[in-house]
Amino acid sequence: MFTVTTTQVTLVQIDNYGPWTTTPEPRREMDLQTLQSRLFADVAQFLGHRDAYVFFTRFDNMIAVTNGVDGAAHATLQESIGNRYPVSVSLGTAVAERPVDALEAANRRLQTEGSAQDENRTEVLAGEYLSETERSDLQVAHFDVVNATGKYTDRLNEFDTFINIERAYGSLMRHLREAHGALSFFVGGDNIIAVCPNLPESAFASAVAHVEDNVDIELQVGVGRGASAHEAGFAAKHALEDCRHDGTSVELFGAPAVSD
Ligand SMILES: Nc1nc2c(ncn2[C@@H]2O[C@H](COP(=O)(O)OP(=O)(O)OP(=O)(O)O)[C@@H](O)[C@H]2O)c(=O)[nH]1
Repeated sequence: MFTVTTTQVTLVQIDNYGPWTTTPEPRREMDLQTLQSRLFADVAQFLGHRDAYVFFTRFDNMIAVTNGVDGAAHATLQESIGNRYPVSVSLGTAVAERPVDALEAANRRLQTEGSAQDENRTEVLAGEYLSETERSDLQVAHFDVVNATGKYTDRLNEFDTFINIERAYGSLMRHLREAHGALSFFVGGDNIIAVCPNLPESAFASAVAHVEDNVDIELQVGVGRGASAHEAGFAAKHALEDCRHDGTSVELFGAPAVSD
């Protein structure tokens, strides 16, 4: 049983995208949205087939959790995007116990090569990748709002529902980032996926209590462990089903988290 979690994070950054969006004149917004969402879908499909996760974040920058995906696969992804899109991407990868530390190091690999808006800094492929022997588990938490349909979707207009969900997300993402170096991502509906270091059950109970105190929105969370984002995330989804079934706010599934 692994007690230390290790997260391999890849930053996907569109090269020199800002200037491209306005050259030779501003491009139609829905064309940019189409490009961004298709690029996200392609990256998600490529990495998803390799049991990794990617989150769209700001679309021009996406954050991926790539435990088990090696340098050759990253090179293939980069080449394939460059062949098929009017833009290219740079990929920075790093490994750390806390996801935010892995992201910092991954980000730095691109930042030291030049600006995101430097036309000469394109297709950087820089990284360290976990080898087979170095691999350990990672921890993923899948949060959702308790009865979002009854409290919000079926009662409020969609925009006011969205405000409530975003308030919960904002409160949770900041708390987990500051308290634990975890990275949380809104993934649609009322769902938030957090990539975490090795945290005990009490940390998740505190996070749920923090959001309730802070913005008066009730969350439940399933936590999973696994060798890949998919494995950990899938265990988390099963644990979340246990919350729904048992009416609990935190459930751990698979490998136990560290004791309190
Ligand atoms: N990304 C993602 N979205 C989901 C998932 N499950 C549900 N959703 C989204 O969340 C919305 C609300 O679904 P639920 O969370 O099941 O509904 P709820 O009313 O909050 O019910 P409980 O979660 O049982 O309290 C759905 O419309 C989907 O958009 C999931 O596993 N992943």
